[in-house]
Amino acid sequence: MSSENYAQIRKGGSLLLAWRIENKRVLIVGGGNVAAGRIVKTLEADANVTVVCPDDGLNDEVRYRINQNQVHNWINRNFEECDLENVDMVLTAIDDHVRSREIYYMCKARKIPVNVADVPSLCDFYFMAEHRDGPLQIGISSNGQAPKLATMIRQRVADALPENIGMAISKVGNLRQKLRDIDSDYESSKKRMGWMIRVCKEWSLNELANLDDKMTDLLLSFYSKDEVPSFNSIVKVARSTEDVNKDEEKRARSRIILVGAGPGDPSLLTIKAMTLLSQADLILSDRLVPAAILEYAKGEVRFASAKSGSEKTCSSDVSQDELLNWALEALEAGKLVVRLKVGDPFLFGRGGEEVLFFKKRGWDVEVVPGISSSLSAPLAAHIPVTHRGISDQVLITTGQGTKGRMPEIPEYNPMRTTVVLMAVGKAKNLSELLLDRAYPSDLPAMFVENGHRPNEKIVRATVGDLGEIVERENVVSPATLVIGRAVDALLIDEEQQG
Ligand SMILES: C[C@@]1(CC(=O)O)C2=NC(=C\c3[nH]c(c(CCC(=O)O)c3CC(=O)O)Cc3[nH]c(c(CC(=O)O)c3CCC(=O)O)/C=C3\N/C(=C\2)[C@@H](CCC(=O)O)[C@]3(C)CC(=O)O)/[C@H]1CCC(=O)O
Ligand SMILES: NC(=O)c1ccc[n+]([C@@H]2O[C@H](COP(=O)([O-])OP(=O)(O)OC[C@H]3O[C@@H](n4cnc5c(N)ncnc54)[C@H](O)[C@@H]3O)[C@@H](O)[C@H]2O)c1
Repeated sequence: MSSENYAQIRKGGSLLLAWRIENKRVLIVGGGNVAAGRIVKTLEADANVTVVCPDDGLNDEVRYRINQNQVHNWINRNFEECDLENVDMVLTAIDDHVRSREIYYMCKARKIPVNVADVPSLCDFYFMAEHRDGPLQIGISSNGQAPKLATMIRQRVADALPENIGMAISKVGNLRQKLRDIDSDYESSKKRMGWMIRVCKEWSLNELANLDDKMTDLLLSFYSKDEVPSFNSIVKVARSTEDVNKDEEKRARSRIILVGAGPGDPSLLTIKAMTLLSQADLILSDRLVPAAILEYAKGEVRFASAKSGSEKTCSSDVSQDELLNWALEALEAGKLVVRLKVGDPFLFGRGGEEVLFFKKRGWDVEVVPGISSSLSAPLAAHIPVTHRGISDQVLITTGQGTKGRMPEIPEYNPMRTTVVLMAVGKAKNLSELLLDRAYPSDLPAMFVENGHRPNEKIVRATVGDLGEIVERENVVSPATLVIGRAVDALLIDEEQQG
């Protein structure tokens, strides 16, 4: 065997070890500067530390550590031999050489390892100049030759280290522990070590320092195949699942709900509508919804921009698109969106179109009913839309069909109440249409303008004079028109009672 294959033996050193003294009883004799340094070093090694030193000998730092109960035990007097009972290690740091030596021999007699700060030749072990960063411990020893130089070298080494080296070591420690949990077989030792060595060599310190729990688990999933993927590939997978989780979190709050605001009186809102109004991040409201209702909104309220009044027949569609796109953006951003509509969302509210719009884009729409003015406006005018012997059916229609066409209205039936929404603009045409369908010219009718609002106005008419009444009485929208014998149903009852 050739000698150059093996390290030369360089005599005269001391054995460098990381001595585990957790919970070991360490006695420190003295309370000055050197003792203060010993206290720190032994406490950082989780030892059970006793200091023996009279009160007047304590320096500020030692006194502080005693007062903070960092030191487990303080004996307030000079050292006595009995202090060596049940002690695992002794460190003397006193300015009394004679006593130091005596203590040394007492320790020898009891086979207690001892460091005598002022007499290197009496030390079983020397302290080192230390650098610590998390689990990293670097000790510099000049083996008693030049402690100050050891201190200076310690500083240079520390300055030369990569910034997050301590973190990298912690992360590798965690990885090794988890690896042993996965594969604890004694026989797997070679495979485990080989894989760990590759991880440490193939990943940079920075990459190791940036391992989080999720990435650690991902990395470990390659162990069974004995593969070490690159840091970047692990980051990519970890990020994408993170994004999926974030998306899911966002989606969990993302909701779009079509809410009916009812006729305009806040007390006629459903409890559900009120609750949703207060919870929503964004409320997209029709202009017609009164401020008294919007007061319940805590989130941002936006309105469909008022009809532009341009010649385009679909000018209102432009604002509708804008509104729906706001809703989509808010949903993507994880918001709870309420689309607030007067009356009931599905009764001439274009609610169905909006449901389809969102469905096509992957969002299910909840719908909260509202009280429609087709049913509440007659009530405001004391008209029962059905009444035994007078009306057993109700027709709800619009006065303005799509693109300005008049609605299809069936032949007159005396037992039917006809309710016309958006009836003001085409009142004259409506009158002609109804007469054409054999509605009697003197059949009673009632305009209910702004029903259930503070500015409610109720105007009587007949089928024959709808157009003139609108002009003469200045009836304006929003107004509901109720036609049929039911209009007078309660009047007749009152007269009968009288
Ligand atoms: C590394 C460190 C660890 C620690 O103590 O924790 C440590 N001394 C440190 C500092 C330091 N000590 C001294 C000075 C003043 C300058 C100078 O004299 O050089 C400075 C510098 C300063 O204070 O800046 C004076 C001194 N030290 C010893 C004697 C007795 C003698 O030599 O006879 C005297 C003379 C007393 C006198 O003349 O009266 C003895 C020892 N000091 C040792 C360790 C062991 C050898 C380690 C090695 O050689 O590497 C050893 C043998 C026994 C032991 O103590 O374990 C710590 C750095 C802490 C840090 O910064 O990390
Ligand atoms: N190892 C080293 O790194 C190093 C560094 C500097 C000094 N020294 C040597 O270490 C000794 C201590 O240095 P220091 O700076 O801490 O001195 P210091 O004067 O600050 O402290 C001496 C302490 O010893 C206490 N003391 C004295 N006799 C005692 C006894 N019988 N029982 C209990 N406590 C007693 C005093 O009350 C005082 O608290 C000195 O002899 C010094 O030469 C060693």
